[in-house]
Amino acid sequence: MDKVKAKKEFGQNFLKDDSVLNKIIQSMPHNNNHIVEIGPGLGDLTKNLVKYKDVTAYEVDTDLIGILKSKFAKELESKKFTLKHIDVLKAWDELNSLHNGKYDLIANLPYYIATNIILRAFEDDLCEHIIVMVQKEVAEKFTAKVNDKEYSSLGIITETISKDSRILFDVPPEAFDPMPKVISSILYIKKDLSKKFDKDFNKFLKSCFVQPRKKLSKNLSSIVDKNKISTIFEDLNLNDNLRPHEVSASLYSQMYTKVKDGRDN
Ligand SMILES: C[S@@+](CC[C@H](N)C(=O)[O-])C[C@H]1O[C@@H](n2cnc3c(N)ncnc32)[C@H](O)[C@@H]1O
Repeated sequence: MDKVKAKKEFGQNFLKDDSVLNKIIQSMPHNNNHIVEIGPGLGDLTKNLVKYKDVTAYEVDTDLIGILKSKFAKELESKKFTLKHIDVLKAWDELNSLHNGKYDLIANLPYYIATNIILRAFEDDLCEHIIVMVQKEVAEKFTAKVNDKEYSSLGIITETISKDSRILFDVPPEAFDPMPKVISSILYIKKDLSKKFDKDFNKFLKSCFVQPRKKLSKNLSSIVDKNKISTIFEDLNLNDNLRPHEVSASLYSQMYTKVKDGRDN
């Protein structure tokens, strides 16, 4: 085994359980998309991915780059594997997309930036599927539906821009070395590429949930005029006592359109 000390600051928990690795591979979509992996680490998932498809991986840790280069010398030479030594969030700032054609993101994500990475993947028009290992609570937020305890802006954004979103299965801490303190889940999202991620809609939703237990109309009053809120609630037949988690994703979209219309006029 490689003598590498896992670095906490890079969220390094290496996946060592072959049955989990196999289940991730089995969940790969059957299409011709390229694969992008974020954080190949010691290459255990990468090794399985390159058997099936061409892979581009983004790794920030300099110490791992040498190991990956020697492990995948043949695949790098044949261009089945491309390795980018960069912080993936910087790569996204510089390039807008992590690949120059349609791709699926498959990764065991560094948990400290997992939510941010998934939102960036939503913005990336060339990313079609997202199959990622994240903390269970994070996966629950992205897949939560109206009235669920975990329902928030993340679940609404996901529902708005995807055709399908599910937790595929949970993964216990023992599957990793070192073991994380939390249970993990594999999150599956199939984006609807005809829909665009709207950053302003995301900001609007965050304001709606700023105090999750308060009335939605109260939360909205920090960004929308009170009379306007009353008109919107009347138009959409909404009760003034509604709490943020009681409103469906499609109603939030309609509400946002009405708020925007008011501003454009
Ligand atoms: C949870 S580990 C997964 C490692 C490996 N894929 C596995 O399954 O065993 C997260 C990986 O992401 C890398 N990483 C952390 N922050 C990153 C960033 N900002 N950009 C790219 N890679 C990052 C870490 O160095 C580490 O290799």
